[in-house]
Amino acid sequence: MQPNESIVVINAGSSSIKFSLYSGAALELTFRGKIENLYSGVTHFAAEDAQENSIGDRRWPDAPLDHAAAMAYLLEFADSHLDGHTVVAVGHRIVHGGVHYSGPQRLDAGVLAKLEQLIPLAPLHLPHNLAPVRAMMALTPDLPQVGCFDTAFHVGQPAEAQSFALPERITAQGVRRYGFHGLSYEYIAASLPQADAALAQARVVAAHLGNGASMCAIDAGRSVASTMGFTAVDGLPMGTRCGALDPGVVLYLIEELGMSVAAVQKMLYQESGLLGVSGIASDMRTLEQSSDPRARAAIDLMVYRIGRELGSLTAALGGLDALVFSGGIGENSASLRAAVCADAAWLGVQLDGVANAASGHGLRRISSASSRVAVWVVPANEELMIAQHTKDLLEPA
Ligand SMILES: Nc1ncnc2c1ncn2[C@@H]1O[C@H](COP(=O)(O)OP(=O)(O)O)[C@@H](O)[C@H]1O
Ligand SMILES: CC(=O)OP(=O)(O)O
Ligand SMILES: [Mg+2]
Repeated sequence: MQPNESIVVINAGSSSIKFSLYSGAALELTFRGKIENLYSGVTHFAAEDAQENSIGDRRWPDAPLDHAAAMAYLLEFADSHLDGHTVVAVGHRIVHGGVHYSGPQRLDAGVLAKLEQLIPLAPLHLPHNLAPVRAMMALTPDLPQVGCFDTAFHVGQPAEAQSFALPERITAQGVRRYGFHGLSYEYIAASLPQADAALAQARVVAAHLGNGASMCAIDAGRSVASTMGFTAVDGLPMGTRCGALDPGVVLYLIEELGMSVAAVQKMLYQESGLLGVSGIASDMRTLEQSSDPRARAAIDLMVYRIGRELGSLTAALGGLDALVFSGGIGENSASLRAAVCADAAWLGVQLDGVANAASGHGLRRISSASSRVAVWVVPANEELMIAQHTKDLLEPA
């Protein structure tokens, strides 16, 4: 890639779209931004240049935007801020690759049709991942688009980590554990050895705690187990998703409480988790600022479940050398990190209270010098992984 050639990265989540522009052979960040609170609250757009200077800020107080309106706004913004750069490709985060896609993939109408079949497996994400691809295809049919899958990093997990104890004929239809947030974990696995070379061979549990939340056991850079399974509703309680649930509960809701399948889906994905338990909000900042005991109960349940999963993932690794926090909550909530680490003292985790509370950003170690387990904060950067995969696919070495 020439210095003035750029890759646009689109990371469309359930209630937000993040976008970035990377330029030149070194994929230097040119600008990035985020449009959040789609569908509810006050939609907010903010963008900054590589030096973190604001280059755009706008709110929609009258009515929130949907994904389509947000994408239209972003495209217009990007177009007017290209500053002499030419867009040579678009890279997308695609949450589910199913059994077909285990690596970055050039997107065309055939691939899109296959991915559409996976929508029931990621109803909160896939429709929003695919809509911008289709829109761009119509707008600029010759511009290469690449899909990078959240499931790909987990593809090499041991067979038992991927299996449900279901009849073989069901497993054969692809009903198995996939794992998600793979682009985030791949970035963490690549970044840690740059901070401490010994971590290249380490047994690491990484916690990506954002609106969606999961944990991953990483052994010498490879995923060996994850809390998310067939869908991104498994594992930890999240902003609005319930996390791991006895499947008997689903049967009870349908058979005994007479709920429709659509109502159960809505409840498990959009009305549970921090929002459901607190009855107040899905947003961790709001809950931490609340004095309502239900807000405390929701946070306590999340901390408890993180601790349980940490024990389980440590067992999958046969021990623990490092614990990593990432995602909006993991990066910013010192109190949640402190609570998780206090519960994990039995594993040899000792936090440095001052380092944990310091308002740094960037990759940093927050454990005490004598801690048997190193604790790190690694800011999520799914976008950089997408840009790299997109470039590598279009310009093989
Ligand atoms: N300073 C903060 N303290 C506590 N939680 C925070 C802070 N900043 C962001 N968060 C939380 O991070 C979550 C959003 O994480 P993020 O990774 O941005 O979400 P998404 O999965 O949509 O990308 C929200 O629950 C938000 O409240
Ligand atoms: C997979 C997933 O849960 O993604 P997000 O955190 O963007 O909701
Ligand atoms: Mg996220």
